[in-house]
Amino acid sequence: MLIKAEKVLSTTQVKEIRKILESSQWVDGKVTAGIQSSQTKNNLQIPEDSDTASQLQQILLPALAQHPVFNAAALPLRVYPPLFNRYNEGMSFGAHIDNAVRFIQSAGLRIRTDVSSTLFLSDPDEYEGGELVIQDTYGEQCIKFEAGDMVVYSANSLHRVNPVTRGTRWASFFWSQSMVKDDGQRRTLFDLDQSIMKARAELGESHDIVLSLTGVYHNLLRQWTEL
Ligand SMILES: O=C(O)CCC(=O)C(=O)O
Ligand SMILES: [Fe+2]
Repeated sequence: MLIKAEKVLSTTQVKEIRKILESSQWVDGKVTAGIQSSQTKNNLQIPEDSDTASQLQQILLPALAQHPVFNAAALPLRVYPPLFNRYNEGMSFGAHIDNAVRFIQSAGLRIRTDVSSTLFLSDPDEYEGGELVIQDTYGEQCIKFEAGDMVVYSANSLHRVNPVTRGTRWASFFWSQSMVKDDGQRRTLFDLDQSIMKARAELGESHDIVLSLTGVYHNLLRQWTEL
């Protein structure tokens, strides 16, 4: 599963976040990496428990909560407070799979990482290299979106960030525990959701087909949800 969630943040919000990021303290990204991934991780991050991180999370979390594609794709039960990273020229993150379970310190809760997301905070022309390369069922996908757009993908995928060869790549990344653990079931629900959206637009809200497909969606969700 690999889905593009467009315009999670407006241009104004991206500018606001970038301004804060550009005057922040940064630490070695290895602080949140597992043993294996720390060996190939070469980037910088905002400390998780800093005031800056919580200030930025307060901008981002409401934007995520209201984004239709993110919600349809991830079906989030719990969202890890978004982290912020930066790759200067020469920095990269080698192939790895994210840890399956993470602890949300502020909430005292464990989260199973079903879905990973990277929200781009720089435009593609600001840097060279720095693609997020995700091993998907259809092969390797090279992702580099406009600032404000986000990729949502299964956390069980091998992925890496290519070396940045010019400029700086800024991003936010986080995990979600999904109400639907199984990747294939989540994908089926997403496809059905998108088809219902099209049917609603073309046939109207109260068309028989729309009503019955919406019923099927909810009955599948009821069968597959774990809360
Ligand atoms: O920078 C990114 O797009 C991904 C970062 C990542 O894979 C990680 O921190 O686990
Ligand atoms: Fe990762």
